[in-house]
Amino acid sequence: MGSYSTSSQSQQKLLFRQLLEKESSTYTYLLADFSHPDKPAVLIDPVDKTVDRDLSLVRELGLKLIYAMNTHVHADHVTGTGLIKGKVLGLKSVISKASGAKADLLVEAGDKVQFGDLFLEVRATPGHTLGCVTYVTGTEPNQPQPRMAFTGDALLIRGCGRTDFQGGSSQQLYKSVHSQIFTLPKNTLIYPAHDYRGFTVSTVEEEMQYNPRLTKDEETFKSIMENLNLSYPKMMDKAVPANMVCGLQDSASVSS
Ligand SMILES: N[C@@H](CCC(=O)N[C@@H](CSS)C(=O)NCC(=O)O)C(=O)O
Ligand SMILES: [Fe+2]
Repeated sequence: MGSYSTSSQSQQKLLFRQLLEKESSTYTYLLADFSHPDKPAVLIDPVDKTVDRDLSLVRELGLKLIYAMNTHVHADHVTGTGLIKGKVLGLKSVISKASGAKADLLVEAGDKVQFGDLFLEVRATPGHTLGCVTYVTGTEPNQPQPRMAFTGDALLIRGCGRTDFQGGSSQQLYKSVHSQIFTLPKNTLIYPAHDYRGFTVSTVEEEMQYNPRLTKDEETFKSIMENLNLSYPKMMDKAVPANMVCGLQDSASVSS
């Protein structure tokens, strides 16, 4: 799994781990400000099945988990956000306002989710779903390390999210990726919510050059998306309603 730390001054601050949930090929990301006395941390796209693994890593590393965030209302797995809320006192769930889902913090384009001295900037990237957002690490003056974009299912490595349900639109997705992701610095690292072939990370430059869907003109892109012929995710009927309430549809105790 991808993780890094380098010796450069600002890089030392960010602790980063990429975690895999094998059944749904979902990536969960852990980020923390390791230089801050509290070591505040966030989890992006946690899965219910791997909550215990993720929280034991958080404990081992001495982090204070403050946010559990989703890039969108997932259709293929149940989010771990609600379970984590029940286990970590004071933690807040985060999702976009446009998703229509419940959470403690409903974010919009331009918002910043702060953890210690670091933050994630929210970019609206609808098209796979209406409420998809991409979270991008903030910049520091003269920072040597690349930015990181957590693209959810908007942009996958050499692919992109399907657009045939949950308010999906290939026209909107094409615009989102070109205006909100491909305009980031070329060395920005792309970390998607899924990979089905074992890839872990890409860059804006690589995807602008080699993405077999998004390098095409808009009409060709639309036609590719109309002809994917993918079957519906196996867990869709359970996952979508549950994820509208932080994965806790069947629980009476917690509502967001
Ligand atoms: N077979 C899997 C679902 C696979 C799938 O549909 N993946 C989604 C992302 S999860 S909403 C997707 O957008 N895929 C795009 C692609 O090109 O593969 C299952 O049954 O769960
Ligand atoms: Fe999705």
